[in-house]
Amino acid sequence: MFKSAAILGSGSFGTAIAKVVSSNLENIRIIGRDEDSIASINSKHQNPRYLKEIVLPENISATTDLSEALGHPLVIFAVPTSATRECAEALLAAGLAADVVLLSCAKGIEKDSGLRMSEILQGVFPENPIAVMSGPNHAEEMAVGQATCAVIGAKDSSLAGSLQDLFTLPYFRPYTSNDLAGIELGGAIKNIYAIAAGISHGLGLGDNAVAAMVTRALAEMTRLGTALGGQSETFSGLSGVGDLIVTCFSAHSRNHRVGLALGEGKTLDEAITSLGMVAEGVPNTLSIYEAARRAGVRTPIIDAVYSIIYKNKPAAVAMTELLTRDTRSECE
Ligand SMILES: NC(=O)C1=CN([C@@H]2O[C@H](COP(=O)(O)OP(=O)(O)OC[C@H]3O[C@@H](n4cnc5c(N)ncnc54)[C@H](O)[C@@H]3O)[C@@H](O)[C@H]2O)C=CC1
Ligand SMILES: O=C(CO)COP(=O)(O)O
Repeated sequence: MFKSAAILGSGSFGTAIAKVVSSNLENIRIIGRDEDSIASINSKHQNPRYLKEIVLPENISATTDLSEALGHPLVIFAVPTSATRECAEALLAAGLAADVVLLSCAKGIEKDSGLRMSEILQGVFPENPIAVMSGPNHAEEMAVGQATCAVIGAKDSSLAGSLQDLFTLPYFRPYTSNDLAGIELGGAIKNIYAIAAGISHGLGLGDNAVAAMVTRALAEMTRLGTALGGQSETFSGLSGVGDLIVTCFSAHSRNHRVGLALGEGKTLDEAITSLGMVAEGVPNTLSIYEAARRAGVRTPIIDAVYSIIYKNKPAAVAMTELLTRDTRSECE
């Protein structure tokens, strides 16, 4: 079905996704905003800022001109959550056709509105087919062909199947689902727990503590995610527990790295500045904390991370308070 695609975002994930789909497409156009990166992708086939070591195949080229997305049957959104609406509205103004498939890969919900990325895209493009993809998918590993799985969500099963065909490779195994809400919420909420795991590691807590936190995080993610419209089994899948595990334990995780720095006593500004990339868990902590309050769902781990990031509570104090709350039954 797809012969070419435009990818919005020339960061880590845009670059990695371009490399992955380059095996199954005739040409891929990365659309970024950093002139130097775009020039280097075109002349040297390498992105000088993200995944610098990766040599990109010749069928990948890049531009800063968003209107160049218009000629492709598929547009993949690999920009941060905060940029999705702005990019979608710019595409609308440029005149994107109503039959172009839009695939969102961002892991977050919109600040204030609490909307998921697919809801934003559907609001801007009511006629276009919309899909999402998520899972344990660190760009650094995908770009070098290390094996993983993902889940592709679309209401229309034939669209999900077409995207599954596009992404199927010996090292990349996509599953399909019709639960867009569950897929997107798992990917957004787990970022906060990756920060919590990093904080725990930074504070010097042991393996038992981190395993316990991640287990309770899954219960909390499922409780909140189902209240916000996801199906409970999706949180036990690749975009739920799969992504939770990888980001809570992988050194690649930017969210984990921010948490580690906070646990070691650095300020949030220091943690973000030294990272130099997007850590969606920081804005997500606020947007998801607010969504949980609106939904009336109990979220003690999210609340603890919120108090550290947004209320300047010392990490050690927040973690002690988390452990010394009133006790309860495991399955409440
Ligand atoms: N890096 C990873 O392993 C994965 C990332 N994701 C998700 O993909 C999204 C993008 O993340 P990364 O590529 O990793 O971030 P990154 O920090 O590596 O790159 C972000 C890119 O977005 C661009 N950008 C930022 N604001 C923009 C705007 N307003 N308009 C146009 N471009 C803008 C930046 O210039 C940069 O090129 C996030 O939601 C992330 O959660 C999903 C799966 C894996
Ligand atoms: O979502 C990811 C891997 O699946 C990337 O996680 P980080 O944003 O924490 O690096």
